[in-house]
Amino acid sequence: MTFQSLKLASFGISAQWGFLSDEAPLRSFPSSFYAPWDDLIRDLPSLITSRSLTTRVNALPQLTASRLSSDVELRRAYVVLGFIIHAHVWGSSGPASAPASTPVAQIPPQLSEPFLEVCDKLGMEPVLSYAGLCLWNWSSDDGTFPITDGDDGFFPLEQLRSVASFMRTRGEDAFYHVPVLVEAEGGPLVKILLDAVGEARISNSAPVQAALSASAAIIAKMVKHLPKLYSTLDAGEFFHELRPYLAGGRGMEAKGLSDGFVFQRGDGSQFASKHIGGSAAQSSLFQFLDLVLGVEHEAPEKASETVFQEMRAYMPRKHREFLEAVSQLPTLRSFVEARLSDTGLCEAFDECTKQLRLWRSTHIAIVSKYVVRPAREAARGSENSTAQRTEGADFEAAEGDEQLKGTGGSALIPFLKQSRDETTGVTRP
Ligand code: HEM
Repeated sequence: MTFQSLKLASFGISAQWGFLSDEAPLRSFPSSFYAPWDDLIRDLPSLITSRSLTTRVNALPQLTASRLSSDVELRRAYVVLGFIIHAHVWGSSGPASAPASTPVAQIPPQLSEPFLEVCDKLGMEPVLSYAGLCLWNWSSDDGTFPITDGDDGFFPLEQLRSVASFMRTRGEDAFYHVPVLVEAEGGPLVKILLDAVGEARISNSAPVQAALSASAAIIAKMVKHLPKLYSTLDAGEFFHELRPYLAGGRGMEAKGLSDGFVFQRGDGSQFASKHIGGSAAQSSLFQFLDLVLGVEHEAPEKASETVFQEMRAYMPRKHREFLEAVSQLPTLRSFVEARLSDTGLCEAFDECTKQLRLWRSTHIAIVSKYVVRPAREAARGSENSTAQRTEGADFEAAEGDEQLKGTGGSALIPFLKQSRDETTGVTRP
């Protein structure tokens, strides 16, 4: 793969909005054939609350996905069916006041068949991942992308609505859309940094330095979006109410999913799948930055791959292929390391990695507020009382924060700290 052959559009990537693509998510299907899906996703939060989702799912007609004629329609189908499936598994039983205490493993053919077909076409695992929760799950009041003339940026958080949601609360929207703002802000980095790789190939230091400086300023703006979560999303709401819906079928034996999600096929057969739930660690933007800058992450002891490598399977195929292509290119770090006497170039590179490290530190504070502290409190609560608590779906808080497990089962806090600490600049003599 050569640098010149990396045409962003062919990977579904926008020069302006990056991995959000150039097409805004659809708010309904163009064909009324899919009206039953449109109707169900619109009613999902109230069906969960009234515990009447099962009745509506049972009444769904068996629709083929073969009439979805474009990528943007396939993405909507992935979002709509993914949300319905996760709601069906995690929100179909028990008291209406909390996420279901007993999950439903069996997914009926009217959901399974089209979802598996759509996942296959998009090259994704059959589980709701970051693309479905965030990248393809936003809409503006007028349903379009903003017209940009430079500094206007993306929509303000308050103007973004979810295409699909479990609870339809402001906090849930913010959880999906702060990442969207970060992706939109960081979108131009893809082209800026790939162009810089092109300049590096012909040993043009000045444009590489300019691109690194511009990128550092953009990453600094990405950092500024993160605290928007604090005023919009309550930690208890996230941890106890929203997070359980995001879990996949892997590591859920104790919850009653011994085979994970079990997809029932139209021919009477079954397909059991154990996959991790959605996480912003499935964002391609940050993996792109690491690859192009040359930030390397080591796999944990005894693991064959890093969390980042594992997360790639949960990205859309086109984005995964893009990252694979970028990983073949020479890194900007190697270009800078060959020019350590060029102070301006080294400082620009270091500023870029410094801002990325700052992003990671700021993100650790978020994870601490929304996962670590509620997990600690839940663990304390379960020690002190026999009352039923809704545990986080994808980790345990047994013996302190270092024991917390991330979505993929790795040690959560050590993983995040290691990723931050590996985000280093160049070493100058
Ligand atoms: C309440 C908000 C958030 C929570 C609870 C949260 C939680 C987590 C957790 C637990 C991980 C570790 C991997 C895993 O176990 O899934 C992680 C990683 C990650 N998250 Fe978040 N996150 C939040 C907000 C965000 C936002 C707004 C973004 C922006 C896109 C983001 C991007 C990432 C990235 C890129 C990683 C991979 C680690 C790294 O690159 O350093 N997260 N997050």
